Amino acid sequence: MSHTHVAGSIHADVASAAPAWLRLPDDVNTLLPELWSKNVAKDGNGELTIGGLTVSQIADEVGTAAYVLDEDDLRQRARDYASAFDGWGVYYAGKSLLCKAVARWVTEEGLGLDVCTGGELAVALAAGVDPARIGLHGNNKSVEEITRALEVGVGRIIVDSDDEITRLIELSEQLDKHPRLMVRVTTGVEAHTHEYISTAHEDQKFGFSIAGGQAAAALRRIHDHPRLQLVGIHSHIGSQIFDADGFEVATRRTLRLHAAFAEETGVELPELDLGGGFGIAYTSQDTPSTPQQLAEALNKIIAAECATLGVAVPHLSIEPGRSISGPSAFALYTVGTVKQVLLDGGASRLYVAVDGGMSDNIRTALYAAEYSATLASRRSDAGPALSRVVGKHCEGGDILVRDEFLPSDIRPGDLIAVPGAGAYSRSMASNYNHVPRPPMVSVRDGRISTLIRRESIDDLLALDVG
Ligand SMILES: Cc1ncc(COP(=O)(O)O)c(C=O)c1O
Ligand SMILES: N[C@@H](CCCC[NH3+])C(=O)O
Repeated sequence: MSHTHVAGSIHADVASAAPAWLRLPDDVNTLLPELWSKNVAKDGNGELTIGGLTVSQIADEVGTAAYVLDEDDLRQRARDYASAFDGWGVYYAGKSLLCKAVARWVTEEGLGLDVCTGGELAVALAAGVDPARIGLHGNNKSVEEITRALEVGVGRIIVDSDDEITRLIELSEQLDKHPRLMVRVTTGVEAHTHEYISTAHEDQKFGFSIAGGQAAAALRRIHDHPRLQLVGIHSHIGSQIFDADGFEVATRRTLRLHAAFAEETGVELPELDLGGGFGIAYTSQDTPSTPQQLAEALNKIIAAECATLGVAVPHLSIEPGRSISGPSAFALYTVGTVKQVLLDGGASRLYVAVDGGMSDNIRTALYAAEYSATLASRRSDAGPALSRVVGKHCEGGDILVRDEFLPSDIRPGDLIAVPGAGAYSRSMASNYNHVPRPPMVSVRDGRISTLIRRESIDDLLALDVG
């Protein structure tokens, strides 16, 4: 590829350098509704709106870059899970996006909360979430984190190692507690997702292996200890998964362990958690299932497997994160510079640089994740140009949207919106290059609320005490 900057018009064959899955749009102004939250639309001027506000109004009030969250949409997704998984426990995975307001909303909609560090636990408690509805994860929980969880009485701790069991025994004795524990198992499933977000194959850090016998030994160790209450097995196979096969295999292997434990001890464990990981649509190539479809599929597998094994169906739970928070927010950026770069074969690509980047969304750089984008502040009559939305960081891999067709007249000052920014964007944001992290604002019925304020240079300087 040549990186020569050329002036002049876009090459006639605009799609030649595009990946095969990317559709050349008939109209670059059109939104694909499945990528956006329910209250997002384009108005008569072609401007993106959310809950009755235009993105220009939002940018005027809170600036860019910003994450813009549709409260009504997030609540609706939480409710959809609660009703589709009727009779199950649904724990929202706070790692995908956590702040006090979101913790309040999901619990108001009937969900529990999954946290995986002392920091996430502190946010949940600050939001007033009942500790009994909180589950604590983590493959390396510190003494302080376990102590806090025991003191406040979290509803369940998901145990990940033998060292942690030892720590739990010591701390429960010191604090005179009887914690409710689940054992995180590794089912050996190769989930069809990026290697870094797949968590149930053997060669990774999470859980106790079923195949290796460590899971059965951990169950037995907890069961045999008078201080510890063993409530069940926990399996989580990975994230951004579309294929039900992985869940099916993991569920079978987990239930076989559950039945073998019952056979050995005479105790049928009361609970079973199948984790999260349900995929969402970031681009037109993604085809997520609805909570209803997921619930039907999982209920069917579990009923059949429990009948075969001769055990009662335990109380079931799941931990969806991305599929609740992800589609509910878009990231809003202002275009700063546009470059047309000539590629091999005469095609070209527009490099559209915005006032954010890998510090507010690392997923593209980290997992080669695909995203979509739209020109948000106006309609354009120009044709589509193969574009790459990049950030302002000192890094060639600072890419937000690798491939998208944007109008060829895109220019500095335009606003761009990137859907699917609710999950693992703010929660994985950094201060690389001392870029302050953007605010998370929510919109509901024409009103903007700031949930997490914009970081300032003063915030960053305040940490620099040397
Ligand atoms: C144990 C556990 N539960 C739930 C989740 C949430 O996953 P997702 O956001 O993909 O639904 C994760 C993250 O992958 C996880 O590690
Ligand atoms: N952070 C990941 C998912 C891993 C979730 C935690 N187990 C992502 O952005 O897709």
